[in-house]
Amino acid sequence: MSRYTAYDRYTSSPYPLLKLKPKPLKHFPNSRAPFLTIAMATSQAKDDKSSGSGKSVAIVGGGVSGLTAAYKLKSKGVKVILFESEGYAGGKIRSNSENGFLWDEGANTMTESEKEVGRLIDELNIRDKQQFPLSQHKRYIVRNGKPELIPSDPISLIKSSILSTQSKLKLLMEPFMWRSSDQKSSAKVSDEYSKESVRSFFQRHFGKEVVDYLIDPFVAGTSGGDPDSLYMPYAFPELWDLEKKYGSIIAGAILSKLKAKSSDKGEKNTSVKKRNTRASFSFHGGMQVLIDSLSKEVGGDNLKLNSKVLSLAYNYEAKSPSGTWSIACDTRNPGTKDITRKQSFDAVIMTAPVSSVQEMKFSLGRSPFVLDFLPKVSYLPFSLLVTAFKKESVQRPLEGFGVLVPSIEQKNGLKTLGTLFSSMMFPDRAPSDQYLYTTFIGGSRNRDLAGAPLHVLKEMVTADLKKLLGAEGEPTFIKHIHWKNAFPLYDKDYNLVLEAIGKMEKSLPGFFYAGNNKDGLAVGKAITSGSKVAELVMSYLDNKS
Ligand SMILES: Cc1cc2nc3c(=O)[nH]c(=O)nc-3n(C[C@H](O)[C@H](O)[C@H](O)COP(=O)(O)OP(=O)(O)OC[C@H]3O[C@@H](n4cnc5c(N)ncnc54)[C@H](O)[C@@H]3O)c2cc1C
Ligand SMILES: C=Cc1c2[nH]c(c1C)Cc1[nH]c(c(CCC(=O)O)c1C)Cc1[nH]c(c(C)c1CCC(=O)O)Cc1[nH]c(c(C)c1C=C)C2
Repeated sequence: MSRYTAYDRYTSSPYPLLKLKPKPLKHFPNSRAPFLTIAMATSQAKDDKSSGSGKSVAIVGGGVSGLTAAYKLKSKGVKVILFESEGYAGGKIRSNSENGFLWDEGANTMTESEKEVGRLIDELNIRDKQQFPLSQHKRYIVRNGKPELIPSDPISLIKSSILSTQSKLKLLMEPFMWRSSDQKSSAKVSDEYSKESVRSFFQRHFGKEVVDYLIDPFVAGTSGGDPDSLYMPYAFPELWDLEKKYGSIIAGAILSKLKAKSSDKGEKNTSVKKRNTRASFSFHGGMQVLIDSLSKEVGGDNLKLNSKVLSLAYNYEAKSPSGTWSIACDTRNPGTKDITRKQSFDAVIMTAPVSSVQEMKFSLGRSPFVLDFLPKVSYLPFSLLVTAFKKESVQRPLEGFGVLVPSIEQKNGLKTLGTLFSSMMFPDRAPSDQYLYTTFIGGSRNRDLAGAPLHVLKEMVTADLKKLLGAEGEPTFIKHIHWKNAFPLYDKDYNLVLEAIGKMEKSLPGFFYAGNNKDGLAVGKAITSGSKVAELVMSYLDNKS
């Protein structure tokens, strides 16, 4: 999760109190102004071959953000070459199948909270492949060792045993305790320029129990982070702003939702059918469908797999106003070594993680461009264990999306962060006599456990699934996926990383950065980032000629 993911977080939140209408971010100190203002390409993008003709752009990183940028630019007639260090495209999106099981090894679902996502799905013609999880709103949080359904409205919150009566009262009273104009109130709105941890902010408004049983599992399940490491202006920018505006975040959320509804009504002539943009979905065939479809559009010849970018040089003549980029990469394809060095590009879009960028060499004219100002980013490691059990071996199966384990429940011996009920969501992803689960281990809570050997992880997962669902015996099927650097942690000083990215973009002509190290973790955010950077590059190319 991040400051950026936050706006789709609220719209897609299973927590009734956190649902907000998306709005543009204002805490973007480094994004170029046009990033927020440039009009998006419409669905005619595919046919518009006019403006980019004759120009070429290199894209580094073949995750969903890089693929989206490549697809958008190609649609505009720009020549694109995408360099991907691995032997496959997709980055953190990858599906796999075996023995009648189909599972995702990275992102399992996505939402359509950003309009660019819906547009892309339509442009790629994969709307009919969307697969919505069954009972997706049934999500569970562990309390006293047992999964409890997360309440989805205020009435079920009152009835639920997820919180004590005192915490429920605190939630209900929050709008009255936190009036911004109420000078006498003991509640203090945070200082606009300070940073506050997620724990401290929610604890001020709702108390410790809400943080322990709602906020902590929520941030773990959407970012792998924890309420002490994440900071409000980045993790929940809308709530951070709401507090300034309204005092109460509950009242603020309700009021801004009402405002958004009335402005939606005012929007006439919307040809796009209203969709539930909060609903999570995948595709028949897994998230890979999105990647395969993008890759096909970008074209095999333009996609350079096994091509790790090592250095980038911006070359220019003193007399000429516009220079070009050349890129050197380590290609593992015999016979094609350094082929790309000879090729020059008008612009570069970087979507590789900051940690990879720090390994690359940059030069500007004849001088090296040293990246010593780029801070080290902290990445969260994860292991995912995909397991299956015979249905008769699972004593208390639960329908729905999955279960999250709050940190505080570790005292009850639970070691995993959460489990997705993969075949409950998508029954066609497992043989009909088995349940398929995807369990997450590691994150900021248990960095060391993420790297544990398979036999240790298997023991942990089977023990937790036994406690939570009554899954008995050995799994019939098991797959282990280890992500050493699954997510960047948007921690207290992440603004320094963003500022440094901004500095690179400002100092290096035609250099643009996009992807989840800048614009948020959710797949929809990465798509939006790729799509918007393509628009920025288009206007750069138009001005360059
Ligand atoms: C386990 C897991 C579960 C997730 N679950 C969800 C979910 O359910 N819903 C959701 O919305 N999001 C989820 N996410 C997040 C989401 O998948 C990612 O944030 C998003 O896919 C990132 O896309 P990206 O293009 O920005 O980056 P990446 O996918 O990381 O792509 C960057 C690419 O750059 C390449 N690269 C690196 N160095 C170089 C180099 N030197 N030269 C060339 N290429 C290079 C990498 O190989 C990689 O392919 C999950 C992520 C993980 C890891
Ligand atoms: C337990 C760990 C994790 C689980 N999924 C992820 C982790 C780290 C990764 C992840 N899942 C989502 C996102 C996108 C976040 C966003 O900003 O939209 C990421 C990076 C999707 C997601 N997962 C959960 C929620 C509430 C969301 C937001 C979208 C939606 O509402 O569908 C909750 C959740 N995550 C996991 C489980 C088991 C779980 C709930 C029961 C696993």
